[in-house]
Amino acid sequence: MASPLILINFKSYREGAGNNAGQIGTAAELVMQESGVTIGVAPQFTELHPFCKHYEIPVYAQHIDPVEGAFTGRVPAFTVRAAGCVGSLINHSERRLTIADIEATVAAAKFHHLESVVCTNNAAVSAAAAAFAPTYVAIEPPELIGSGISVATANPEIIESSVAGVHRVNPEVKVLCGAGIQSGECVKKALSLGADGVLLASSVVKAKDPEAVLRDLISKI
Ligand SMILES: O=C(CO)COP(=O)(O)O
Repeated sequence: MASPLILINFKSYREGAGNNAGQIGTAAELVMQESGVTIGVAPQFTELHPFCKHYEIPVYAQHIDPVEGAFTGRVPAFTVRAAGCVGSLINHSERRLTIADIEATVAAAKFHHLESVVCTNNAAVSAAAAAFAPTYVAIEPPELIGSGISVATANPEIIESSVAGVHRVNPEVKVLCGAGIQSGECVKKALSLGADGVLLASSVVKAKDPEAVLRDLISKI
């Protein structure tokens, strides 16, 4: 079985910038090399190229736009690909898109050979997103994001119903879950519910010792 994906979203946290970002990148690379578990990162936009150059870990953008040409202040998919990224989050709860934009953005990601991680807020939206055949659907109940309460224990049903709904539409699409993920126990539970990995932020990005948290996260896989 392929390694599960542990994907760390740096969001716009101050702790996700500068030296702290580097500390997280170094820790992710070390723990991935030692454990063989895939640890991806989604740093802030200005860090994408340096991260891709310095670390042997999969790097994702937090958002891409399906545009090219005379558009100012956007993030074209091809720029992210040229920076060395492997993929992008799409439709994060803090960066919502219309359904038409999600479709166009997944298509742009595919065109530029980027993985697409479409975030969703419930099982119905998870199944709808699967119709666009992204690489991953990532179910994250918004009310649990940043709460420190794990989706795997607070709402296991939403993971199971998302996995079932996504696979009914397209069995090739992998499913991540996120919101409040903070320990190896959460990751183990998420995988046992059918997820292919987890998407998380605050427990690693805001940690005093991100390496220790990463080690704990992969400890029960
Ligand atoms: O939104 C998230 C990851 O994209 C989840 O955030 P937390 O891990 O901080 O709950």
